[in-house]
Amino acid sequence: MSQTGAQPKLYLLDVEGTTSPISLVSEQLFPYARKHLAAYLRAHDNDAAVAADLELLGQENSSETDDSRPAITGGSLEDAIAYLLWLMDRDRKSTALKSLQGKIWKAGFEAGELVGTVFPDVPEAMMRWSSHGKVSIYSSGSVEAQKLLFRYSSVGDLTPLISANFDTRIGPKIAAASYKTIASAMGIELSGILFFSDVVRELDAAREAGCATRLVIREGNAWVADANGHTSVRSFAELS
Ligand SMILES: CSCCC(=O)C(=O)COP(=O)(O)O
Ligand SMILES: [Mg+2]
Repeated sequence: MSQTGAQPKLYLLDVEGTTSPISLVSEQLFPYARKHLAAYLRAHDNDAAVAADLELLGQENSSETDDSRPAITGGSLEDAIAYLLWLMDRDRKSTALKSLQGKIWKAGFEAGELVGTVFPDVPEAMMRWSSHGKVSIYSSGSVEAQKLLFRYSSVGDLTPLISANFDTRIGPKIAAASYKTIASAMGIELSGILFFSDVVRELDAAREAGCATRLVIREGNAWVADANGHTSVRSFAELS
């Protein structure tokens, strides 16, 4: 893609620190999930989808290598809550945690208590890119959470501009194999994918897989001392 000057076929976007401010996640979404976690689980632990998340959480808990983690014994809901809070404290990208967070946020987005803030250049870029290629999301936040964020975005419903959503169920964002799986799922060659993220390790993995990359620098993002050769942008408007 970048070598030939051809336009990307797939614009693959990270969310936190790329389309949306880190503060949206750290100051609004995460505190909302933390506040409602225990009540939500006590009310919904028999729902099939929640039970599946708790099952997965139990497996993650068993294979956790950090011995300081609260153990879940006998499927205890209180143990599960303690472990989820422990994961939240560490901003762990646990698939089970992310799936539960998305379910908890649903009520907040639908009630207008949560709004999916996007940076001002995002809607126009999504419209431009989707006119000649595809726009997809790859975030550690669950697919359900992504759909909520873009449906209830600060500029209205952006979901019609998004072809597909991917989360850690496809693999970790720091693994090259994940980008190969996304390319295969989309039927697009890796060289036709342009991946945007604020995290150099994620960009390294995408580049290793064969994708083109852009390091996104936004207000509020952590300072990046070494971009490891990834071209940086401060706005999607920089890409003509
Ligand atoms: C999709 S909104 C929730 C964001 C989230 O939970 C998260 O961990 C952000 O990760 P990202 O991969 O978008 O940086
Ligand atoms: Mg990010």
